[in-house]
Amino acid sequence: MKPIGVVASGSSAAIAPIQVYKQCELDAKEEAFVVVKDEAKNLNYLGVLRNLRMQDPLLSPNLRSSVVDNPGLARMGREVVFETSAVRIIGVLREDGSLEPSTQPPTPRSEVYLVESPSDVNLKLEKGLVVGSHKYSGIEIPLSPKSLPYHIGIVGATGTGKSRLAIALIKEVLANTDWKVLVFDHSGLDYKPYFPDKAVSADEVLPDVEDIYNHLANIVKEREEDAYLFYTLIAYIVAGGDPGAVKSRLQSEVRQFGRREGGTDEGGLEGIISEFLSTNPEEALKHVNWDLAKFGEVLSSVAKALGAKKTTPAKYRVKLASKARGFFESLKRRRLSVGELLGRLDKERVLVVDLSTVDYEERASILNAVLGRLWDRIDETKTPVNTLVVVDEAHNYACRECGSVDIIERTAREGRKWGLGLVLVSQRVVDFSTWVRNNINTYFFSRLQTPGDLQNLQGDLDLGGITQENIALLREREFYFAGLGNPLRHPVLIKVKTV
Ligand SMILES: Nc1ncnc2c1ncn2[C@@H]1O[C@H](COP(=O)(O)OP(=O)(O)OP(=O)(O)O)[C@@H](O)[C@H]1O
Repeated sequence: MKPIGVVASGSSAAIAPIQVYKQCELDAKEEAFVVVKDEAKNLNYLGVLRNLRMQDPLLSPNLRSSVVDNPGLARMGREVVFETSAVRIIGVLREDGSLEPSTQPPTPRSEVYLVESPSDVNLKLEKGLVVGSHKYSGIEIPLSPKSLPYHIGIVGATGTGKSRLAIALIKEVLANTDWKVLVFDHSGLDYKPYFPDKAVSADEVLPDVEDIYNHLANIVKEREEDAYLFYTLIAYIVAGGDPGAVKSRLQSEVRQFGRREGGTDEGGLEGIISEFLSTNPEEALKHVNWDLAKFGEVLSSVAKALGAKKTTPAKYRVKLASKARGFFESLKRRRLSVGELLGRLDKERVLVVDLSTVDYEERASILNAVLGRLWDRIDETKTPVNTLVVVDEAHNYACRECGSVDIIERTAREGRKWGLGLVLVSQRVVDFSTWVRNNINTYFFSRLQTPGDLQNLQGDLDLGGITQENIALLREREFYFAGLGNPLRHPVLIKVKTV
């Protein structure tokens, strides 16, 4: 290892100020690993260089000096210029290559050596998932698989290499753990091409009844809890999309039980609901003939049965005809139930849901339905599912106002108990709900879209002196790796492996 400087006065167990040797100024780089050899204490400290500064004792930025007015003098006295830095101490290197926490300050005048290759320190880190290596030394920094259920954030401006990092992680998880990986690919461009035979298109996925209802209620926008629409949907599903069947059923039940108070046929509807509850909704949905005109007919029968004003079904039908046509057309094509989708995940271990084939609102409901079903499994079986859920462009799904935020928050809060981990990939962590952010324990972050994002990360993580300046210098594929999953327990700069 090459000596590059000495520890200066004022070191602590966490930070050692150093002065860099004159001839080594080109070798000392922000984020380089160094070893401080403290012969007085017989300890070797592993650390990282931060806060490199060039100093000139004769040229204070705040005092006028003769050097400024005399360029000849400035040229002559260059040897007084010197470089300083702060070594952020990661730990004390043991003989066997393991690290122990640093509890004593390195002795001033100890020499500092640059780590230029993995063999320089022979660091022994716990085995894990390798997505990249430390930028300058090439030392692999594996992510601990135990941190998967404690959730991971991958954050950076566009083009920094977030999705490639996520792909590197997915491949490592598949190769080195028994976990499954479910990916929600927002654009259909970032993940699907890497797993072409493990992809399903969101427009093949049959939403569940609640999602279909929510979507239609959103279109009609009458009232939040819209009884007409709700009963219509249930009746339509039970009758497989046959308006005649609904009508005769309502009438026959009226004949059987007599008209109820207020002259309605609600008794018939209750029978329909009971039948719905005794069927498997997922199976029933697969056999429905989705037709907007027929749905409108059922709506009229149901509204009449519920004693609605005559104008009500007409109003609904017009709204549905103008805005729900595309949705009904898409329902016709959808034959893959959420249960079958998860069955495929069980078999293949990795599944990419291409969300780009449906509109924005529906993307969140699909995520909701799939993740919700995983939670149903957990609630029923009370056993871990060991599944990593990767959400690309996650600010669209984990923001306070997002339709899927509740299920993501539940996963963020409770997933650790059941082996359900999130990887949220995003340009804007600032948009995540506070619950989500507070529960992400490992971060990879690169150049950020907004300065506010670094402040947010600072609130959740020990950034070890990393500043906006450091981040602004990062290039494509360069990420700081910080938090629980980092075996060094100190944020370090990695270069993501080629994907
Ligand atoms: N690990 C990598 N291996 C190879 N190329 C990479 C890697 N990371 C980034 N790149 C290059 O950088 C480009 C951008 O990477 P990527 O799509 O992962 O960025 P991103 O941060 O996800 O961008 P966006 O937010 O726009 O989706 C890639 O097309 C590729 O050329």
